[in-house]
Amino acid sequence: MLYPLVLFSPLEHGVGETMIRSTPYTSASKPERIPVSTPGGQRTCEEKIFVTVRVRPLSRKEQVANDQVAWDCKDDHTILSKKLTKERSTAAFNFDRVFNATCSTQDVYEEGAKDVALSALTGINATIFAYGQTSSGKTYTMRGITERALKDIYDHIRSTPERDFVLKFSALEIYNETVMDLLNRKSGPLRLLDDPEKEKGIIVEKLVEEIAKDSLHLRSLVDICEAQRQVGETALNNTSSRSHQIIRLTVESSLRESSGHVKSYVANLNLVDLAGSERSSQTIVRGLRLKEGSHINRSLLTLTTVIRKLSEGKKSAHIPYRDSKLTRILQPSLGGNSRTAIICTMSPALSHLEQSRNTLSFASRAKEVMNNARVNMVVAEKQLVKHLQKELARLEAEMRSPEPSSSSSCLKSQLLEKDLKIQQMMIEVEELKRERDLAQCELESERKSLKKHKGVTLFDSAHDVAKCLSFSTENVPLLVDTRNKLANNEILRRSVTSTDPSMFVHEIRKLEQRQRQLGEEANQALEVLHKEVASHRLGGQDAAATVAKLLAEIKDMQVLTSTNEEIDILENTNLKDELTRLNSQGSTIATLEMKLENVQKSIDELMMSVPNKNESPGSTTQSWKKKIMPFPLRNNTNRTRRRSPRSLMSSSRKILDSEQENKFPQNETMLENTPCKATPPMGDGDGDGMSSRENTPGSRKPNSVKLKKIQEMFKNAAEDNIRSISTYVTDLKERVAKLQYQKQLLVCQVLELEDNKGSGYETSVPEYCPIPWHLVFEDQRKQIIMLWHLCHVSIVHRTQFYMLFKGSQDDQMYLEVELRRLTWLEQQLAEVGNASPALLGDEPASSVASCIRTLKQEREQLAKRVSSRLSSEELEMLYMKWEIPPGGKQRRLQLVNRLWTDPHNMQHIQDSAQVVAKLVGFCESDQQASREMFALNFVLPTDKKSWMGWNLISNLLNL
Ligand SMILES: Nc1ncnc2c1ncn2[C@@H]1O[C@H](COP(=O)(O)OP(=O)(O)OP(=O)(O)O)[C@@H](O)[C@H]1O
Repeated sequence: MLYPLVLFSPLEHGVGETMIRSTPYTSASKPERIPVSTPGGQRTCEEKIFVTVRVRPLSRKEQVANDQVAWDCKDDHTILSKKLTKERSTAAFNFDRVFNATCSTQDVYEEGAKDVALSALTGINATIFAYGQTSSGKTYTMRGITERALKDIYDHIRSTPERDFVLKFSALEIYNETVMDLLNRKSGPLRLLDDPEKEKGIIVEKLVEEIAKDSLHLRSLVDICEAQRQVGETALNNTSSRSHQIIRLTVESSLRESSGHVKSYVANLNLVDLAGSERSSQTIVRGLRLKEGSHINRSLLTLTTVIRKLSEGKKSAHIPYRDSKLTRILQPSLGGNSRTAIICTMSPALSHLEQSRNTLSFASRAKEVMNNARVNMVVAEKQLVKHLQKELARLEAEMRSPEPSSSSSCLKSQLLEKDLKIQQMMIEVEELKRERDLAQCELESERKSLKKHKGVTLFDSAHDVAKCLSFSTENVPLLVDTRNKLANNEILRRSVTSTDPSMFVHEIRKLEQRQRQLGEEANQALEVLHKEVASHRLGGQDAAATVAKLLAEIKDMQVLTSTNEEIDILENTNLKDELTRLNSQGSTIATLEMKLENVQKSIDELMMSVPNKNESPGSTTQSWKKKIMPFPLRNNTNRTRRRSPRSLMSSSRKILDSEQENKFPQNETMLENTPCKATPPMGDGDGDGMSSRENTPGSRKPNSVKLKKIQEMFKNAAEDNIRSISTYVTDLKERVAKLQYQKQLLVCQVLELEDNKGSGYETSVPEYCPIPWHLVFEDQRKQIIMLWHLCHVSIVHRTQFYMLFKGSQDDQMYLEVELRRLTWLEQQLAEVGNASPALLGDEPASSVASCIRTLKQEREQLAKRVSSRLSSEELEMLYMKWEIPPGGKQRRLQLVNRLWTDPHNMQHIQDSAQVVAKLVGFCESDQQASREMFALNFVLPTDKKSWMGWNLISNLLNL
């Protein structure tokens, strides 16, 4: 269902052109925009459709057939056909951007789609679609664009906490001129309705709209659509899209202004993957494929006509939007209230020259089409009315049941208060961490300044100071020179200051004090946080007690009154509120975890950059050490790694102690008064540039040794501190993990309460006790099923696992391991998906792609077994149950393709497992052996195939 939306002139609301133009991102090329006034006085932005062309590389088939490359991308904007045959003209085509075969999907997204896609975040409708002949790369391109656009949208939301965002996801396909819901195929063909208020364009009746909870959920929705879409094999493409797919993301965002008014924007982002135009002579199709092809071609013809008419710019001309469902739905994107980008894909092959030419002339027309994008703002008053209506309903409910609601509101306010406190604590912890990072930075800069001058400056200064230490009248000019250097060079001054014991000690003391303070503050904050969580747990029990009390009261009231519906709603609200609160708390903890992870990373980097004692003898650091620290470094191997923040500066203390023992001379003044004594050799005889006079034995040895000791100790102190900080961060992480765990316990308690209530059991005040295994099992199994789905794990593996582990106490370890490994795999796949194309080749998520491919192969293998493993009656029953239309081609494959596609539906999972078990001949009687096989399989994967149960499948299917 679409949202209620009122369109406003951006200028009327003070947003104006700047608002329209100020999308948060930039791209190399941007559509040209012209602000205009409409007759009605509204300000809109006229803008041409942004048209780009992407040429894919020659496919393997084309290469095998010795096809030639017929197109030349002259530059970033021009493409022309090569003069391969004499009758062909070589007219050039110009576009906003031409991507040649070497360009990556990332390039296409950055320069051809990103700017338009992210308009949706500022209330401007946006549409991106791929157009081109079959097998030209539309799906390949749109998959990458969709993935990147959704990621960027989520990143933007995360970095804009001052606005509230709601993302709604819906998806449909137009197959044989019938509109189907990709999130709910069962709803059958959907009707298109005109919006009576003419504000929302076309309404697709009963189209399911899911609110995206997080990026993971969004990805799973996209996966569901991909699995549900009609795909078939043709001569040109093994996985040809047989329908037009439209994924729609509705972005609602609101900002409460200081005046109290809420300003809300609503916009749609349409991501459209069209079916490809095809020539029956080329695709050699018959039957169903022919019928599909003719529907595809007809709707694309209407699209071409609409584009042609719009490009002619005759305002009065009739535009045949209504001639196809595709153009009806896309009407606002074609000459309407939207920013639109079209990516035209084409094969470079000579055999497709004519089709590619048609694509380019469509693209040339499309770039003449003007759109009128506006900022879509929802009227604040409407929201206010809604809010007041809600408030009224709540008050009415309260009046009908005064007592329970008053206790519930009291409970709510208590919970709210605690939430606020926790949030405050989190902020404080953040602040402490920031301060600690600052201290760490200071250490780092100290270290850097030491390192920077280790080869030249520091050595020179140390050298100079060393010379001064072995005082002689000859050294006076040198001393003066050193002083001048110190005065003129700030960094040098720091280096030398660090050799001044009193200053050095002072610096260390300051740092030590600061760090101790920070450690204590962080500890205190965490303890308070701990207490808060503990009291929350108690609060959870209080909540349970209150709910129990409410239930009892409700029961009493049931006797008195016949209508208790409002009270039920109230209870549900209590529990749901509690759940939402816990979940939001979970996400705050997750954010904390992420931040800690970042701190850990920087510390690791810091550790890496600290000069290593084991560096090769030829390295600069080593030679520096030879010059500055000729004596062996203190052995640190026995130092304990885990320390409390209080002991962060213990090694600095050693320096202080040694300062007490050695009683260093006080800088130059003191040095000038030191009698000249013979000095032993400074270095280890490796030619450190010292003159024989400097190497004469005398009193310089103790001084230079002290100097070196200070350097060494300072360095050790820095290393120790970094290590200690690292340990401290690890501690923090452990504590956060504990908090997470406690939160999960609370969630389970609340869920249990809700379950009990739903099943009509008496609710008693629960004791604080471990979660029952059957609940943990259900929860873990659901997570595993979702992760299988997201990671495209083999369905035979899923079936085996599902059938073997049904919730006995012994299953615990297996579930735990499966969950951990799937979580790891999911992270890996997500990271691969986010990695730069340079690392991965052009494919946006090559590992994901290979998983999907492998899964597809597995399904094909299973489809071959359908006839032999299932009786014809069973098969017919399944066709009916899984709604496989009679007379369709490849019904067995269609059936297998539907298995394990709905991770949220446990009945579907159960049915799928049973069918796959029959197909592979899984025998439950030999459970122990199978479990053992699983245990063997738990060895950490060396390659992804074997991990995903491929070895099992290979055995089962004899692949
Ligand atoms: N830029 C590209 N680089 C490498 N391979 C590509 C590229 N574009 C497409 N391909 C490959 O070409 C084949 C066909 O691509 P795809 O299925 O995306 O075409 P399509 O235009 O969507 O076809 P249809 O209209 O039949 O659905 C796929 O195997 C895909 O991996």
